[in-house]
Amino acid sequence: MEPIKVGLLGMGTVGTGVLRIVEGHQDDLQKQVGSPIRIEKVLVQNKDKSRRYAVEADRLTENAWDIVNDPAINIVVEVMGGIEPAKTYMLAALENGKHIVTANKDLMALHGAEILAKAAEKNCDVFYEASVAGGIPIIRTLIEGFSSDRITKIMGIVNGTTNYILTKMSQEGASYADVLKEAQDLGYAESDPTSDVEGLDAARKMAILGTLGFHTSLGLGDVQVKGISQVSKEDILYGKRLGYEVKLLGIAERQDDMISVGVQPTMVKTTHPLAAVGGVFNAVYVYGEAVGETMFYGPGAGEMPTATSVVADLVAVVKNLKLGVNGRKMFVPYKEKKLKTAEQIASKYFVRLHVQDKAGVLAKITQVFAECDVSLESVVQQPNKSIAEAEIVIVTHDASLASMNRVLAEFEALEVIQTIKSVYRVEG
Ligand SMILES: NC(=O)C1=CN([C@@H]2O[C@H](COP(=O)(O)OP(=O)(O)OC[C@H]3O[C@@H](n4cnc5c(N)ncnc54)[C@H](OP(=O)(O)O)[C@@H]3O)[C@@H](O)[C@H]2O)C=CC1
Ligand SMILES: N[C@@H](CC=O)C(=O)O
Repeated sequence: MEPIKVGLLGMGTVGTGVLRIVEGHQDDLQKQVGSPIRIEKVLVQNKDKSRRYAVEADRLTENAWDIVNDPAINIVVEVMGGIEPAKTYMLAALENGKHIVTANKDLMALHGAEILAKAAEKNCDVFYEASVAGGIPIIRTLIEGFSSDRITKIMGIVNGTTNYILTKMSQEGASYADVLKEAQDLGYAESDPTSDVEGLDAARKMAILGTLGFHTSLGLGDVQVKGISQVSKEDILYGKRLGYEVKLLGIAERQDDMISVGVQPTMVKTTHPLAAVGGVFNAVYVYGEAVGETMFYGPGAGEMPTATSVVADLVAVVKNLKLGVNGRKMFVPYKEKKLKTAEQIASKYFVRLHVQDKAGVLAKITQVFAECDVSLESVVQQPNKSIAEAEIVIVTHDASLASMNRVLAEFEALEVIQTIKSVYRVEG
């Protein structure tokens, strides 16, 4: 039986897993799709590098065009990462009529529309399940499982590296730098981990989820982003005392046709299911008007979980090939993008301040909140010996982002406040 021939761009963490699954599960895959799937050629930067999985030397290449221009190759799996040269290779492969499977959220969030337009022109499939939340099949779930509903909220812990770091800081008191190194060694982090810790990786994933969930075209520029590099052990401890876990949370919301998407460290109430998502695990909470609350949970990064999603996409392409239905549009954005203003984005906030330790300070601070139309749920004030100041921790009721920004601007000018130590969104 003629095999379906696949070209693999990249043999790092994910690419190695793809080889292991395609070759290790060959028998099952063949029974599902009706022909063998063979990884014909593998692109790497350096053929001489030692590898964790043995591949014959003649299957390795350092020249992507050996794959992209090979007429025998039906499907290109892109797991090399980055924007260029991956984008050039993908567009050229589509031009040559090859189907694409990719785990590249950077590329799909930034240039997805262009890539999908080229795929439509050439009647080719482009599947990208692994680009969001690693082993959780959330993209197919949003496109197919929720097609009958109207989604109003998507909340996601969608970056494994930062969740791993925050969990270790919270549970073991570990230091940020040590745990980041561990996450890198485990293959969870991006080649430049700045995009993990500064929230960009999660923002790209939320742009993809928001696009699919709200049927509009959201880009990275539409996502408000803040990473975890400023999260301190003190914040985590204060959170715990008040019944919260700190999580890097992506939140995409829709009210009528107005949308907001943001990624920020968030105090999540410990009773909310997202608070219990630890380590490299990811979870995506989806609220649909008809279905109500749903949540999808699983490993968000790492070799085998991510490769599971990549190979599932590969199987989907091959099934389409057998049926002759490649290039079917899986998703068409049909709603005009309308983004909420800062006046329309509302949430509760946690604010921690270092203030002068003298009478009347609390009254001045609560007055600022009142003047900016922000009401308070709780206020805790305590002397702090280590800083010779007092510490005030406030949790607000729902307030608009614009009002909170006014509060913070007033605080900058208030002489009784020494430092605004931290501000978090609060969920749950
Ligand atoms: N790691 C994870 O858990 C997850 C990763 N992803 C995404 O999957 C993709 C791959 O990630 P990952 O496997 O971790 O990345 P790695 O850095 O581990 O692997 C990248 C691979 O691509 C090859 N490569 C990179 N650039 C080039 C180039 N210019 N020319 C030829 N070969 C190149 C490298 O070659 P060589 O081996 O010779 O260096 C390596 O084999 C990324 O888009 C990432 O965002 C998605 C979900 C989870
Ligand atoms: N660096 C990413 C990898 C998967 O997308 C993460 O940590 O989630």
